[in-house]
Amino acid sequence: MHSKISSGEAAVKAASTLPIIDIAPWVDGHNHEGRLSTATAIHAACLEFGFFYLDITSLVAPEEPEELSRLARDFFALPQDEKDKILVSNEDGARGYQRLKENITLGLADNQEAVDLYRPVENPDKRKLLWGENQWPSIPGFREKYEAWINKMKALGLIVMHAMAMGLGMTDAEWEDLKAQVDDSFWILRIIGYPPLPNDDQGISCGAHKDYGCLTFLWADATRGALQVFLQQQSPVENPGAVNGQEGNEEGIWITVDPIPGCIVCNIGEMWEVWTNGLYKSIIHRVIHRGSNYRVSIPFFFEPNFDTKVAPLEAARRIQKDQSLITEGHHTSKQVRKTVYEPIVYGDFLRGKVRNNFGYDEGEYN
Ligand SMILES: O=C(O)CCC(=O)C(=O)O
Ligand SMILES: [Fe+2]
Repeated sequence: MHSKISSGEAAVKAASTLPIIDIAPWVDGHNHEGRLSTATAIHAACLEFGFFYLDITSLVAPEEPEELSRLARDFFALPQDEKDKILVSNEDGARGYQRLKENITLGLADNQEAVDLYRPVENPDKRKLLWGENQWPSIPGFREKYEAWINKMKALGLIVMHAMAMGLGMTDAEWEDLKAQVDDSFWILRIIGYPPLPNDDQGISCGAHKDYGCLTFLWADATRGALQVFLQQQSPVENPGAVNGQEGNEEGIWITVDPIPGCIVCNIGEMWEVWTNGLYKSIIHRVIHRGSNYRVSIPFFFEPNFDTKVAPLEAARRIQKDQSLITEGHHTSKQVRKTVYEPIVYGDFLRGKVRNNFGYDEGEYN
């Protein structure tokens, strides 16, 4: 069972399930208590899991993403040469369609095809990685419906960022500073199609990874058992699906994160790990889709502005200092303060990741 966290209710911890956080108390009426309850629930979920469900029924009608899924299926069902008309190689190496197994994670081809859309840029130049123009499928209504979704997800990004700022105890001035780092988000929308893996296949639909940026809002169709999240455990656990060495020697279990009607799955990316100096961890996840259906998922990545220099936030450092004083005493508090994450310019980091994903050599798309 999932623990429902909403206005006035305490966060309930469950060993192998993720909390459901309702965004409604934040959106409705702007009252401080409602907002604080959402903010507190998100803070707790980020400390504990780095992954949670967001109930967005107050913002989005359930038919909306269903319609996006239908449009995506119409596109993926086209003959290969039709889909190839918008290949990423026509453009900046990142925007457009990628064939099955074109995307690589940990050296293995992902059993998926996808369309990637990014924030449009001024003065596009397709010789520069990420700096070209979006290529839209020519399915009627596609662009209009997806643009409406992108606008909603951008607005949701700022809402969740604001709630997280409150959850971290940031002052208004600190929030304004953080907001200025994300108010022109270099967002990415991926539309992913997953044919099932053959039953005897050792392959993977999407290899184990952390998301790069800030917040991921994942809508996925009703397929169960596909998305898996790695939860670290304090002690070894009996589990046949336990980590296989790909992610180092951490102990933990993979839990499946199945879709819940009216909710999207939200997880935090590596930039939040830097902002919070490791207080929040970005969690490894993967997709293994067997079964018989063609799965569609639509993650929206709400990212920092391209030129943002992401560095640990004072508010997170205050919490870490307090925690170490309470739990470990002064000696450890000095140690904690020494280990500060290095700042990262988001756009540079993203280019490195995308280069790696497609296996581009130095010199390609500079
Ligand atoms: O398809 C999914 O459920 C997750 C995809 C994912 O993790 C990603 O694209 O980063
Ligand atoms: Fe991901």
